[in-house]
Amino acid sequence: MSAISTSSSAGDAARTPERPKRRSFLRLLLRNRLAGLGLVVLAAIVAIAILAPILPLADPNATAPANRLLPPLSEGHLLGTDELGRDLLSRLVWGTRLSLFMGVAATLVAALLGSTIGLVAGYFGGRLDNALMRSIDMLMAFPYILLALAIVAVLGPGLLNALYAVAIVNIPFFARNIRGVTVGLSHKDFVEAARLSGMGHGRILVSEVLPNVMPVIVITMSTTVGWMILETAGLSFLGLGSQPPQADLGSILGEGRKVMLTAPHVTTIAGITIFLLVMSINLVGDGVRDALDPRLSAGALARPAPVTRIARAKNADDAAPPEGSPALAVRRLSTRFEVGERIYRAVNDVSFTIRRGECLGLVGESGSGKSVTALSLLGLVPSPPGVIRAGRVWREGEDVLSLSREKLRALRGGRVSYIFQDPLTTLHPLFTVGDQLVEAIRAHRPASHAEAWTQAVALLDRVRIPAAADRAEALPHELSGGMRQRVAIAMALANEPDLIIADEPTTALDVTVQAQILALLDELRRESGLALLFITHDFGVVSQLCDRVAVMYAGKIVEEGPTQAVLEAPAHPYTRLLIACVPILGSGKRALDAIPGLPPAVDRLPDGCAFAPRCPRATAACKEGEIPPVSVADRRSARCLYAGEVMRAATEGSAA
Ligand SMILES: Nc1ncnc2c1ncn2[C@@H]1O[C@H](COP(=O)(O)OP(=O)(O)OP(=O)(O)O)[C@@H](O)[C@H]1O
Repeated sequence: MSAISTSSSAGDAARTPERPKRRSFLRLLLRNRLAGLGLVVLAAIVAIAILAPILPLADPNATAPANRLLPPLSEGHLLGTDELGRDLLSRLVWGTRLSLFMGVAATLVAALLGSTIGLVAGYFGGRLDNALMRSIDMLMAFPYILLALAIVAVLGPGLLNALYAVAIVNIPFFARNIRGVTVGLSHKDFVEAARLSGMGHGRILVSEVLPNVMPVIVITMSTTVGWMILETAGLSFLGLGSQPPQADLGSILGEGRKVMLTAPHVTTIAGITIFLLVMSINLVGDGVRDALDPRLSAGALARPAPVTRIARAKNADDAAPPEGSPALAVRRLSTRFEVGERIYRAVNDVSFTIRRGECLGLVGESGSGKSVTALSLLGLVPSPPGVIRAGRVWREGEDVLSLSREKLRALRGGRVSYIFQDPLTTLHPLFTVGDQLVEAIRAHRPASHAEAWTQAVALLDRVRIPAAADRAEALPHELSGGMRQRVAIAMALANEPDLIIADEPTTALDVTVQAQILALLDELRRESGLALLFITHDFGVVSQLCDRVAVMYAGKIVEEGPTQAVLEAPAHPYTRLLIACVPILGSGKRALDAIPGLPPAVDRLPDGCAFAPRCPRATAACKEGEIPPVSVADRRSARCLYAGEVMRAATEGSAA
């Protein structure tokens, strides 16, 4: 057990064998074409604004009454002049520079103050949170532009005062956003751990909370800077921001308003510049928001399809249905995660059969591909990035993976049902367990609510929940872990399935409850003759419950056979080592054999046997070419060149 559980960290290591090559921020940003366009426009505007002092431009404030209101393309004045004869191009470039500076500066001030308030309120909570947030609510009670006007009226017109006003009215925006995120973070385990390690609040805020909040701050900044440029331009337009002769885009627009009918080019050009600037900033801001989402960089933000994408090779040699109509027959199933250029071969050429009334245990270290196998059976692996690249899943002479979406939906939770590890995450927290059972029943058969409720209570009774009628009224959090798992089993039984797929249903439970749940599953299986695919990493559970066992390693089944025979004489060195790590109660003190090394990363599987680098028996031959499963006894197979020898050695060892 110890090595199996310690190997979970090994499995995790397998998931991130080396730092995955994340797609660069710029590439992610440019995936959004509009953001790319915005970036080009913005880069051009910013470059011109920065280079304004060295560009061959006329003095933006030099008046020339003789040249007033010249139209665009006049000699020496590409965009014409304003009513005082000042060069419009020069004023626009300098005005854009000022507007950009104002917008960015106001954003920084608002972000700094607002984020600090949000962090402090969210982290400390209680009265401080209340006091800070109520003050923020008071700020928000006024229309923002009126508030900005009031602030400028108090402070007096001027560029700096307009900047303060715009920054102040935007503080609530940051404070509320950041507070919300901080409240969620401040009770996370890593923050509690930092507290327990004796770190002070200031350090926790800076080193633990802030880095997690930073992307939200950046996203909020990128989406508000355009808005702040507009607000400062608005104040200048009203004559409360920049004061003559200095001009920003808002004041150029304001000045142009007076001559709008005689010289419309002044306002038009200033308006277009504001539009281009704010629009490009907003487009880039949206792109930044998407690109900063870590799920996007892992390719997972796309909404998964209701069925796993299936892209199987034609002419595959697995097309014949199995003989004897087993409850489930999986043939050469391969499921991959295709994330950009990386291909994770999570399930690789997996075949097994479950007869009616039989229980097959699927065992393996964390990351070996058990859950992906289980989810692939009914096309539940999220796509993208999951793709079924090969194989068939036979049930009653039909290839499940070729079924229409409607038929597949009817099968899920109907004739084939799932039980997952943690019912707290699968049960809806806001509905009573009875209502959830009713929903499960009515999703598959027509029944009135009252009928379905009676059946729900009967199901709870069947899974030995005491006072089932009362318990049906309980919300999931009002039940113990064992009870919740019984509810999940009741739900799986709701539509009289012939196959239940149970993915580590007892891992989160203590041993006594685990034993009760296993006994219950066994009893139900024998009562109703349903087949069971039981996923676990615990050989103890397998020996208690399963007729047969399949051992997975790096996406492949390396050994399969009757449980007793496999436990007594494993034919694959991996199975032998896995069994050797299980502590035996009452067997006295003995050193547990941990399996040396780590499982390989499934996106870089070695040639030959994936276990060879960790295998004490491996030879050069094991590292070359595909190793097919070989039959080692009746309904027993192993993917090992030395399966026969390993089995003989195990038999002799146990006889000795
Ligand atoms: N979305 C994904 N993108 C890339 N790889 C993935 C994804 N989901 C799973 N994998 C990989 O698929 C492999 C199999 O995962 P799976 O969850 O089936 O393992 P498991 O044996 O069920 O482990 P555990 O016992 O911890 O649940 C792992 O190496 C995992 O890293």
